[in-house]
Amino acid sequence: MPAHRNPPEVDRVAAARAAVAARRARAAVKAQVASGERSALEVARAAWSDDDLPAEKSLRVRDLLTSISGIGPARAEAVMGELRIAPSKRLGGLGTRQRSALADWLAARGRKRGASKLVVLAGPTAVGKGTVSAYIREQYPDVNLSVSATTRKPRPGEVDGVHYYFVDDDEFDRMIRDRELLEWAVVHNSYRYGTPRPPIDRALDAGDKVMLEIDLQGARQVRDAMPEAVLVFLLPPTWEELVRRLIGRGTESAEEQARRLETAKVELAAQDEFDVRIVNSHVGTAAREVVDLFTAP
Ligand SMILES: Nc1ncnc2c1ncn2[C@@H]1O[C@H](COP(=O)(O)OP(=O)(O)OP(=O)(O)O)[C@@H](O)[C@H]1O
Ligand SMILES: Nc1nc2c(ncn2[C@@H]2O[C@H](COP(=O)(O)O)[C@@H](O)[C@H]2O)c(=O)[nH]1
Repeated sequence: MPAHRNPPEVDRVAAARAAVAARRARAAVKAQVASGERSALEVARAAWSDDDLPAEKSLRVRDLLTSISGIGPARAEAVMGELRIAPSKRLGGLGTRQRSALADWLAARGRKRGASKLVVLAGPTAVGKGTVSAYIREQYPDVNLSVSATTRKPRPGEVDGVHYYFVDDDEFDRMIRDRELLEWAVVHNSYRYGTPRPPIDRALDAGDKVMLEIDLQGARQVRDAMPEAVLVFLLPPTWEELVRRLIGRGTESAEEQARRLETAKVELAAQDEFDVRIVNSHVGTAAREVVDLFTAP
């Protein structure tokens, strides 16, 4: 008997141990998806990143799909056929087209089910977006509200870095040039507003919930840039109530109110572009309905 194992046997044992460890790591990733701790899209994106994530990269697409609640082996097979992905493929082995087809499919499924870590709240002027957002800021501190940059001046009581980052035109130009904004738009034909991207990426990477309260033009840009976002359109109970809220707020001149109401008609006509519609009859109820989207099944 040799005093030590011969090298091939040592290799075999080490390889077997490594294979068991890898299987366990993949099972842990599948369990995270099954429990909703991570979305399948997050796992796929991680697998396609440059990071050293062997479990995600070696996870079979079929196993990722069947970890999603409601998808069994037959459905997974059908989806892979639809996306032209071979049954044995692992996430890390997908080509560019297959990656984008799978990402689009996962994002569309998440949107349809109204579940995402990124929720965009939009709607016509004076419907109550700011009021509902403020309520969420107070009552649901685990939701990260994005702080936009704007070229408009602060109103009384507004705090720089809390309500907005109040910047001048040169700084806004720089942010656009340096690609720091996820989206931006000129709102109500007056000032520019934009969503700084780095804090959103950081929060989403940490698995946190993020909400943007932005106008319709911005919501469309976010949908294109981040298809996993759930887009919510906040509606007034009636047109008359919207007018009442705008006039009652008393922050715009009669001329500005008329201009905003014209824009509101166009915006209301676009509500079908959104994933979810919520009527803001009662602030607390509307806020709850928005926050529930982060945990929708
Ligand atoms: N559910 C509600 N019931 C009654 N009044 C409401 C409700 N929600 C908001 N309001 C009131 O409607 C007015 C407009 O609300 P808010 O300023 O939040 O609208 P907004 O959508 O953010 O407007 P804008 O896009 O013009 O900034 C405010 O006076 C607010 O107090
Ligand atoms: N496209 C974006 N729109 C934004 C952003 N932040 C706010 N807004 C929208 O602007 C109007 C006016 O806001 P106000 O505070 O001046 O009354 C409102 O409809 C917001 O939804 C943004 O980053 N991008």
